[in-house]
Amino acid sequence: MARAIILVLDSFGVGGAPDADRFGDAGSDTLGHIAEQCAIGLGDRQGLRQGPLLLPNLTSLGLVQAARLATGRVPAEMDDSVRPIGRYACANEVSLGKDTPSGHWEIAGVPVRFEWGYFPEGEETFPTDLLEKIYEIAELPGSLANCHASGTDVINALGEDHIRSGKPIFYTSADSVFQIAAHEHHFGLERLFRLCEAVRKLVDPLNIGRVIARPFIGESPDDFHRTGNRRDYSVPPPEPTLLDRARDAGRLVIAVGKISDIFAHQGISEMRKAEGNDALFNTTLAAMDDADDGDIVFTNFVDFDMLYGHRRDVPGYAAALERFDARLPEIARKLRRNDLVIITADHGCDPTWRGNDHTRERVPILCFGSAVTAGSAGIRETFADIAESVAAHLGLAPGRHGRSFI
Ligand SMILES: O=P(O)(O)O[C@H]1O[C@H](CO)[C@@H](O)[C@H]1O
Ligand SMILES: [Mn+2]
Ligand SMILES: [Mn+2]
Repeated sequence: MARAIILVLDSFGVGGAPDADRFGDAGSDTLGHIAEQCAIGLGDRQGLRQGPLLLPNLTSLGLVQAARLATGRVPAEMDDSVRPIGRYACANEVSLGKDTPSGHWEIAGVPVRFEWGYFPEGEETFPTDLLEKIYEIAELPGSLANCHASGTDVINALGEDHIRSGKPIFYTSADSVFQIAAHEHHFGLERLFRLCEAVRKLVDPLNIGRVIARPFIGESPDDFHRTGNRRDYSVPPPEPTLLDRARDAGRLVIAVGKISDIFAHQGISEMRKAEGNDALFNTTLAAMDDADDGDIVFTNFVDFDMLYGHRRDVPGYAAALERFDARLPEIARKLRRNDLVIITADHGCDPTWRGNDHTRERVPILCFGSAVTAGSAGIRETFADIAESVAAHLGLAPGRHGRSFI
């Protein structure tokens, strides 16, 4: 039994999704393309990192073999001669979308079989009647953007206009999201949260997955900066997840980072937020001290996706992976007998791909801990196998959608 620690490297795909062409993503490969770029010197950045991608700890857990399962190839300059000490696999996503809630809910045993609502690309993405209702309820003079955009670009372009006019910045992406950027001081953080709550209710009938508050600070494009006060207003998962099952069995579920938001706080005993991968890592270590036999620690490392994948920043992504890899022994040192650690991802976000959206990919599954038998668990048909493996490990009743691989 002991504990289960689930670490989601947000967007760390390993390529090879059989249905990638349905998304225009055939050939995308987050790990493979980062390794390829690093191998030819395009992952170098002065003062940050240089040379081939070096992930010795993830490699010892089976990352290279998991990537080979996914694509048939070894990522450039990575070492495939190491015999993994962990149990490794890659997994297909059966959820229809390649978004964060779909990926996390499927990891927690509940694939998303329905289509989300999306806002279309084009001149004006949000319907006029929806905008008018929002202006009326929230007493707003109007809004800015009203389009598909990259969050950092749209703040740079419209942030000053927002400060002057008091109109919040409304934008979306290929995900099922209504995002609202507003200045923490000029507009007000609490006011932004209240606005998002109101919009959440209004977009429920449109089946929109998340309304996201994107607070920022600064006075000009030179110093605009999004803060860690981002808040995601998700709809709840359509069925009880592994987290609900654990909670119902009296277990503690500690959600680190944006996990609690992603699950609309369902099945979570404790929410612990932190800003940035290093702080998330520290918070995870502290949560491991507090978790007892049978409990779950579940962390999302958002920087991979938010700071590097969407921003199409190969050196940044590579450096963040190397940093995570270097800190993995700190997790290993915290392990108690029979603990299970699972490292995985929720979708891809290939930093070499066109545009700035997620990419449909297989994800790696790397398991370690004294209860784990080393070797391949093959290509899994669904991320839900992760939930069922955790359930089996923690002595919880099996769920409806996946199969344990341990
Ligand atoms: O460009 P930013 O604001 O980071 O937005 C990204 O973050 C959203 C939610 O994770 C995604 O839908 C993606 O568009
Ligand atoms: Mn994600
Ligand atoms: Mn994302």
